[in-house]
Amino acid sequence: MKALIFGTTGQLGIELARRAPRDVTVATLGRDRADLTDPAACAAAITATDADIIINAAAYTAVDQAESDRDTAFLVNAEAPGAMACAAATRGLPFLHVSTDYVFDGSGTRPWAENDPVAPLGVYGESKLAGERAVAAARGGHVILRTAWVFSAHGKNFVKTMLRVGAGRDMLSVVDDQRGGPTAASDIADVLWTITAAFQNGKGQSGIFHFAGTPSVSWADFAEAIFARASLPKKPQIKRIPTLDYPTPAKRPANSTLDCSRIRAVYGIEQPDWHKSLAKVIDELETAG
Ligand SMILES: NC(=O)C1=CN([C@@H]2O[C@H](COP(=O)(O)OP(=O)(O)OC[C@H]3O[C@@H](n4cnc5c(N)ncnc54)[C@H](OP(=O)(O)O)[C@@H]3O)[C@@H](O)[C@H]2O)C=CC1
Ligand SMILES: Cc1cn([C@H]2C[C@H](O)[C@@H](COP(=O)(O)OP(=O)(O)O[C@H]3O[C@@H](C)C(=O)[C@@H](O)[C@H]3O)O2)c(=O)[nH]c1=O
Repeated sequence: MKALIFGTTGQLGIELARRAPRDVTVATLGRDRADLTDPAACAAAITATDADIIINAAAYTAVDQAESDRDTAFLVNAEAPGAMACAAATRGLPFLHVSTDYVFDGSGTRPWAENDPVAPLGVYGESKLAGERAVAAARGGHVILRTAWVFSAHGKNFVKTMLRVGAGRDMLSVVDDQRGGPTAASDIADVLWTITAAFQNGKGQSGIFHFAGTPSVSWADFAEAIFARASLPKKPQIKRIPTLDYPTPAKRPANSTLDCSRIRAVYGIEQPDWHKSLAKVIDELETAG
């Protein structure tokens, strides 16, 4: 069994390579060999591959920057995945794609189910939604895994930002009215490998699935948990602020919590407690120095 992974330098790409099962050979394509701003080239790589399954871990993830870089965000997050999914469908290869909680507008307090109405608040979410639709429209075997608030010891994420900007500070202001499920990239990688095995055994089911860590918390709660776990000589006090007091170019959903019951029913995948994964990530960061 061979898997072809796009996006090898990101949080998820790194964890996919690290956590690949023994019976899976991994082939990776980074930006140097498959640039998603060139959808046709990415599709051609799939047409030429000898892999049995395609995993797309590449994306334009700069939420604020996307507001002023719409064309690139749509090329990378929508057009390229669409072309790649079409090439995969033509070859009969399953296509595993990753999407986001930011396809929702964040209204209400109920966790979002897969078939709830989507209404992204910003360009990043719009482009990811267009990508979901393009992947589904290719009509091949596919999984669109919507996840949220991804963290790991690599790349750019909220955990690393907090440790960088909070170290040595007395006080750090963090928004308390956006809630979601922090999700470790390592846990997402494990889910994608479980789904890969299901497709390998002829038991893969196509569609959109939600997967996020539990419990759902605010960014301020998450920041407190990060500093509680970190071994810092001085830890900042978290000042809980409303989103209004932390203006950003892109609007973010207030309620980002995902209902993950479908993936449990279909694939037997449980929501991981993010506290455990956070502890491992902070240990990894502190060991690396
Ligand atoms: N980060 C998060 O909080 C969340 C992420 N997601 C989704 O999860 C998936 C994985 O995200 P994550 O691992 O955090 O992303 P990262 O930002 O950590 O990594 C993005 C990856 O995409 C690659 N990439 C970006 N642009 C291009 C391009 N033009 N051509 C080729 N490769 C490109 C990057 O390569 P390079 O290093 O060369 O830039 C990198 O390997 C994405 O689909 C994302 O939308 C969903 C919810 C939350
Ligand atoms: C750095 C910082 C951020 N914040 C706020 C801003 C924002 O509302 C919230 C999160 O900020 P970030 O910019 O780190 O996170 P953001 O880039 O919005 O994270 C998102 O990334 C994309 C890719 C996704 O798909 C989403 O699921 C989500 O994880 O925290 C503070 O309140 N205080 C701070 O010091």
